[in-house]
Amino acid sequence: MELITNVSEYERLAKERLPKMVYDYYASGAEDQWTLKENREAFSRILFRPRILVDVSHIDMATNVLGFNISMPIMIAPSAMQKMAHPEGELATARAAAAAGTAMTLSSWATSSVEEVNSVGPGIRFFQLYVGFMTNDSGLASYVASQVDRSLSWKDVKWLQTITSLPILVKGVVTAEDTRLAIEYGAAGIIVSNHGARQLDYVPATISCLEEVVREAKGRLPVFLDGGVRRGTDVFKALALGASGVFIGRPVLFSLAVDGEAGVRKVLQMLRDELELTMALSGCTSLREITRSHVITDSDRIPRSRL
Ligand SMILES: Cc1cc2nc3c(=O)[nH]c(=O)nc-3n(C[C@H](O)[C@H](O)[C@H](O)COP(=O)(O)O)c2cc1C
Ligand SMILES: CC(C)CC(=O)C(=O)O
Repeated sequence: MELITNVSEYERLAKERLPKMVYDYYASGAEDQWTLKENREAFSRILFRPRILVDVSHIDMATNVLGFNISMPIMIAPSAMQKMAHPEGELATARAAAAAGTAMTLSSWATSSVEEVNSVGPGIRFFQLYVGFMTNDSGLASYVASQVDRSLSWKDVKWLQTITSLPILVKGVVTAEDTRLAIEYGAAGIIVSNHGARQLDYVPATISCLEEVVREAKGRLPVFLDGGVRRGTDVFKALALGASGVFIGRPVLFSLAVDGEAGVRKVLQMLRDELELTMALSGCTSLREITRSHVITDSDRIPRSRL
């Protein structure tokens, strides 16, 4: 095994190991893949305003999500068919998440059942219920499109609440308008997501939509983000812009493909270490101390006279 020093390196190694069709399915975004690139680039345009001479000898990254304690604000997004990456698929991911003390989300299109995943032992797990889908053309895309219910709407969020007492997170919110609706329809939280840039191309990067959603949410429910998170600095930026935590998608698939459970553990550990370092170098000892004033975004750079 080559020495891996950051999360993005797993993509190149996975490309070498996976059948081309599987790699392309995991890696690709919709149409021109503009949003796919932008999900990463938008993070790189956000810069830091670190504070100095803060005692950072103890850094606490623990947090609570929907009443569950997790060791860090980095969780695993649902991704379909993990056994195409590795024979242990979702079971390896579940073990890695539990070892890291964080939550994993099981996809509706998983290649392991809820019962099988639970059999690996205790862990914090969310379940994703499927809604809509569009990537570059493939047989899979047309099959899935035929399985998706296009009539799904906000009223179904209400209906879901009548059949479960579990908290419901609404994923895919990228506007203030939908934030209002998510609150009105009783969501327990929001995930700002463009589905890893696999649905509507030319939507902004999720990190660019985050503040609009956070402002509208006004602390009434937690806001999470996924899309393009590959570095601890990305996690810090999302938290500074008001996210309560982030989810990672492709890094799990690629590390699973390269090294199974150990690969996913390593991805979680690298992100954890990088977030801790970013906090230390920014002068933050707990997640609460990460504030909007620790980052500069594109919108901060527009002169006030032009707003
Ligand atoms: C190959 C692949 C499969 C996915 N499968 C699902 C899925 O079954 N359900 C779902 O809600 N999201 C799915 N997603 C979206 C992820 O949950 C997540 O929103 C996205 O991957 C985050 O972006 P990132 O990959 O840049 O971290 C999938 C993403 C990928 C790349
Ligand atoms: C089987 C698919 C619907 C899974 C998915 O959400 C995706 O590939 O983006």
